[in-house]
Amino acid sequence: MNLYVTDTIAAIATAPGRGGVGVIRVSGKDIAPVIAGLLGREQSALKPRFAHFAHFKAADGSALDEGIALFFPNPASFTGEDVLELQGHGGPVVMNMLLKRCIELGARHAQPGEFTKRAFLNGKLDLAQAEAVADIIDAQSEAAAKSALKSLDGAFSREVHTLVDELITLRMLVEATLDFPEEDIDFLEAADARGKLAGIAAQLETTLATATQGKLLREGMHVVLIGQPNVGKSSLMNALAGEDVAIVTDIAGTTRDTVRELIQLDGVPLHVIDTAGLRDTDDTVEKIGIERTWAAVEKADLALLLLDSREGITEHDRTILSKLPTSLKVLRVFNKIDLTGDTPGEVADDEIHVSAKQGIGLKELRSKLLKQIGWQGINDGVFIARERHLTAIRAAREHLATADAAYLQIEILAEELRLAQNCLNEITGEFTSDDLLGVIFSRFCIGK
Ligand SMILES: Nc1nc2c(c(=O)[nH]1)N(C=O)[C@@H](CNc1ccc(C(=O)N[C@@H](CCC(=O)O)C(=O)O)cc1)CN2
Ligand SMILES: Nc1nc2c(ncn2[C@@H]2O[C@H](COP(=O)(O)OP(=O)(O)OP(=O)(O)O)[C@@H](O)[C@H]2O)c(=O)[nH]1
Ligand SMILES: [Mg+2]
Repeated sequence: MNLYVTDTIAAIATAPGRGGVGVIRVSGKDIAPVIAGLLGREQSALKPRFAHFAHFKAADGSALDEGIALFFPNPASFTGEDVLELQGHGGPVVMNMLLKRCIELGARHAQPGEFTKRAFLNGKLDLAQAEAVADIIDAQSEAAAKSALKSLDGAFSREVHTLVDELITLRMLVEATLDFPEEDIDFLEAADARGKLAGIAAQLETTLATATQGKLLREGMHVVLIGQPNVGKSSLMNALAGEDVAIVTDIAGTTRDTVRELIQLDGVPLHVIDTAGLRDTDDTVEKIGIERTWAAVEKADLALLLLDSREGITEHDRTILSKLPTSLKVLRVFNKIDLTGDTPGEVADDEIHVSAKQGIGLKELRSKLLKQIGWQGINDGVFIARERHLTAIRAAREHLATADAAYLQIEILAEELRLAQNCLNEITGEFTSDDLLGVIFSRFCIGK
């Protein structure tokens, strides 16, 4: 059981630094002393959810700032507790004076994510929704922000609940059979238990597919550009970034250190890494650069192997290919087609012909790249998701598969269905540990 404390917490809710208006948020079981001390009014004198113009007062009665005070009595607030908001002038000195005054009046500094954690513990949000709050704030693209809002509005949680409800119905059937063994298999057959199980499994696949898209939007992918020296890796990096982020010369071995750039494609954040060309060398610096290339390859989700169209795939390229981890996806990019007169044309899914220098075939490259990382371009309806959610869905899938395989062994069937449900409940936080909550909320910013 959670030892859930409801002492009064306070934090600056707006971003640090200067701003037109700054917001202090106070939440707790009893915020009357803060209201009395700062506003010189009784809590009952504040009309709920109404903007009150007020002077915010220091201990000696002098004014610290003037602004708007808002009182949200529990349970109708973001946290579900009594909440006081002070909207003052958005300078760091004023904001810190106001926060200090709240502490003086008995509040303590809120920990990162503590307001949202309270909203979760008070049942205002489930865990997937609480995570979406952070994801909206951290969103790097409009598509990511919109899909985070979908999760906050409960789109993901509703899908999970539908699955859980269907699982519960099925479990009731199975457990009934356990209680009355004489009815046994015929009973399950009559209720089409196996069909129901297959239906849930199919629905789970759909949810997994959408959640996978949501995770892509949130976390993006690591794409590494590799190949022999001079094939045009840095040129392609610059073309994709739309600016000169990497040095390009006709000298083989130009790039030494890895160069990283965040590129948005269709709202999907791609961490693109340009690397030192791969070759045998005695140059000390270049050698270290090549070590870094391999380190980047280890962490990548997709490699673009750049090739010179005039040469095709050489012996050297085959050696590079053979050294890549077998699990790594590789897109072969034949560059410099302006010199061969090739056209981008129709080729295999893992192959593309471009000219980084002339900007030929880049549109095709972008869409192939997205396809390779599994982006289906269905922005609408995608809710944001995290690896934690995908892991839970995959684990539930495993349990359903085991349940199906053990269909006639009713005790195993019952147990696997129960475990599948637990996995799904972890997503919305109905089944969770304090450790997990600690990990999730500690990654929030303070004041959220
Ligand atoms: N000033 C301010 N703006 C903000 C927030 C905030 O806390 N304060 N938010 C903080 O993230 C976001 C909005 N989220 C909020 C969520 C719920 C409630 C709230 O009062 N809920 C009540 C009443 C709902 C209703 O009237 O329909 C409730 O749930 O009972 C307020 C803000 C963004 N903007
Ligand atoms: N004609 C033509 N030249 C290109 C193209 N792409 C790159 N180049 C030229 O090829 C040379 C090498 O380009 P880079 O982008 O520096 O190659 P790199 O693979 O990064 O090379 P290293 O950093 O040395 O490994 C430069 O002179 C580029 O201008 C292309 O599509 N067409
Ligand atoms: Mg280079």
